[in-house]
Amino acid sequence: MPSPRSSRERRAGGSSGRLEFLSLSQRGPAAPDSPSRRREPAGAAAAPLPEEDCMKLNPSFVGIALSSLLAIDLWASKRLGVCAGEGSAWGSARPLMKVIEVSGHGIPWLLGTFYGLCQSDSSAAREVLLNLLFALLLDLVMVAVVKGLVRRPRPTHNKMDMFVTISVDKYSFPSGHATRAALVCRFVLRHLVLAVPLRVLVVLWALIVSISRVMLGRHNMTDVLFGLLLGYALYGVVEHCWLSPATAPALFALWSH
Ligand SMILES: CC(C)=CCC/C(C)=C/CC/C(C)=C/COP(=O)(O)O
Repeated sequence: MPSPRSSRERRAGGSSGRLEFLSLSQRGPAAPDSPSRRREPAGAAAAPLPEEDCMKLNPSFVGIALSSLLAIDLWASKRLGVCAGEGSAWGSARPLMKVIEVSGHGIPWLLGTFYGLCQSDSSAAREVLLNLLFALLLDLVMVAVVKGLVRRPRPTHNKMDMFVTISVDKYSFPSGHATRAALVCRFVLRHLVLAVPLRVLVVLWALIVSISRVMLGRHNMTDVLFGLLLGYALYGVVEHCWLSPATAPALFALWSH
């Protein structure tokens, strides 16, 4: 690669024998025969380079740490995507993973909760199920907002053959299944009286739904981790805004038989 010499010196046809230095903070014009310079039409003023052609020379420590984390995330998520296709290492487990996927999908949870609400014959059940419905809707809205803001594309190895999706589901951050799994898990553990083995099963279900998102190739690990945190935090919001016959009498009047 030719050394970056000044254009005047090149026009003069040779080196003055003096060393030249290009500091990072005072970037001079690109070397005349560098790829970026070659793209400029003759006589044109130096136009800003397209973003993909620019290299940040002094990224901050946080920038480097974040880029490294994202690189590790992409690499590890791709390696863990062992059910991403029929031909993948664990491709034969893909149908089972897709059943797990449906178990954490919004539609069965919304329909199931609504059905339970219509069938409930105690005021305690109605209160819990109404709040679960509110939690599930809040979760859908929050995930849609964050996905729409962040717009992180799904991993390239994902096959988009998911059971009913909405427009923002082309994005992957955060995982809607992971938020729902964490939210429902906290909600059920808090508001359903269950024997210990069932409580353990609920936690296991939430973990398996979350891990299956990466194994199916639907998500990177950071999508799922953030989804779990968001779902966990959303439960706090639901508890804070808890709907009861005292706080929302009109809503409860709708469901009283
Ligand atoms: C009432 C209403 C708008 C229901 C929509 C239910 C629905 C289609 C939810 C989408 C669930 C879904 C596919 C989430 C994506 O999960 P990821 O884990 O892949 O982010």
